[in-house]
Amino acid sequence: MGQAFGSYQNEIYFNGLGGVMPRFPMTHAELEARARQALAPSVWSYVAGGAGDERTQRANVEAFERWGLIPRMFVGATERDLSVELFGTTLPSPVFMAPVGVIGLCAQDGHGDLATARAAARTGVPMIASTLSVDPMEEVAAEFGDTPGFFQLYTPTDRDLAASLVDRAQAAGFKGIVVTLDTWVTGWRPRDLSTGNFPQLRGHCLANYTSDPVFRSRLRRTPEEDPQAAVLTWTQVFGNPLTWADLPWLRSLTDLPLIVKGICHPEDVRRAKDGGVDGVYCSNHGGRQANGGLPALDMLPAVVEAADGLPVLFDSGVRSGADIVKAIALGATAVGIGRPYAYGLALGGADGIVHVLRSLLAEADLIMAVDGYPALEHLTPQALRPVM
Ligand SMILES: Cc1cc2nc3c(=O)[nH]c(=O)nc-3n(C[C@H](O)[C@H](O)[C@H](O)COP(=O)(O)O)c2cc1C
Ligand SMILES: O=C(O)C(=O)c1ccccc1
Repeated sequence: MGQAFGSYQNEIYFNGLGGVMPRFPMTHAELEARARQALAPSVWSYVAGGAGDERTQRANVEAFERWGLIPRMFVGATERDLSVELFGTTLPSPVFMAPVGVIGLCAQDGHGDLATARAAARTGVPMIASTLSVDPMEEVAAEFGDTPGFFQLYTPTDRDLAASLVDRAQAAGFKGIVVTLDTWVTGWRPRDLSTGNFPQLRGHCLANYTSDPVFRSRLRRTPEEDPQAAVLTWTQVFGNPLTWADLPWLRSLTDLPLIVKGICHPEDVRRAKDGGVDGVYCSNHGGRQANGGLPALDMLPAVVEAADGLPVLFDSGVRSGADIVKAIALGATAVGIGRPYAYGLALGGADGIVHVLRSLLAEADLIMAVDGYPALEHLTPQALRPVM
C-alpha cells in the first residue's frame, strides 16, 4: 500500500492540541497573499503574472470548478494507493514539481533551486529542474536524494550547446529530459512590460549556460570577466523555434525518457508519439505565454485519447488536492504543481515547499478516502460529472 499522505492532517490537529499552530497557510488564497508580501515586487510580478489580461491563466484555475467527483459509499477505503509507475520508476504519488525558471530567486537566500531539490528529496515528489537556474544542474541534482529528478531543456539555437546540456543532465543523474516547446519566444506579459522587468536579461538564472563548456567557448571573455557579454550571447542562443523536422535530432540526443512539454492538440500528440517520445506534457505554461487560449484542463481528455497509453503529464491551474484528483480522473498520468510551490518556497524555503506538497497530497488522499476511490486506477472519467 502507498504512503499515508492524509496523516498530515492528524499531525496538524495533534500539534494544535499541544498549542502548536501551523507555520504556513492552509489555503491557496492565503499562501498567495503571504507570498506576495514576502517576495520582491519584481519577482512577485514575474511569478504571479501571465500573458495579456491573464484570462487564460484564470481560466486554467476555473476549469477545475466545472468538474465534480461522484462519491461512492460502502467502499471502506481505509488505505489509499497514490503510487504511480512512470518511465520505469515507481513514484509515491502522481505529483511532480513543474519547471519554474526563476525558482532560485523565490528563496530568501537566492538558492531556490537547491531548496526545491531538497524538498523533492524529503517528499518523494520529483522536481523538473528548469534550464534557467541560479545554481548549475549538477549542484541541484546532488540534492535529490533517492527521488528521481528530471531536466527541462530550453533547446538553444546552438546544437552543440543543446547536446552539452543534455549530456550534463544525463551525467548528473537526471532520469528524463523534458523539452519545452511553447517558449522559444516570450509571450506578451503586461505586468513585466510595465516595469521593464525580465530577470534573465539582468543576468539572473543563467548558471547552466555560464557553467557550460560549449557556451563558454562561444564567448571572447569569460562570464566572470564580462557578465554583460554573456547575457547578450544568451539572448542569441536561448530560443530555438523548433519544427517537426528537429524531432529526430532531439530524440537522438539521449536514451533517457524524452518528454515534450506544451503539447495540447491531439494531432501533435500523434506526431510526437510517432517521433519516438516517451511522454507528452499537456500544459499552456500556466497562461504565461499565449493569452486567449483554452484552459489546459479542457484539452487534456483529447490529449489522453490520442496518447493511447503513452504517459501524459499535465499542469496549469492546479491549486488543490481536489484538482489533482480531477486531473488524474481525466486521464493524466502525473500532475504538475507550478506557482503554489514557488509561493511555499518564498515563505519558508524547503520547509515551505514541503508544507505545500504535503497539504496537496493530504487533501487528494482524503478525498479518495471520503469518496471511495482507494487507488488511482479507480479515478476514471466515469468518476466525474460536469457541474450543472
Ligand atoms: C515563474 C515561472 C517560471 C516558469 N519557468 C518555466 C521554465 O523555465 N520552463 C518551463 O518549461 N516552464 C516554466 N514555467 C511553467 C511551469 O512549468 C508550468 O507550466 C506552470 O507554472 C503551470 O501553471 P500554474 O503555475 O498556474 O499551475 C514557469 C512558470 C512560472 C510561474
Ligand atoms: O517565465 C517563463 O514562464 C519562462 O519559462 C521563460 C523562460 C525564459 C524566457 C522566457 C520565459
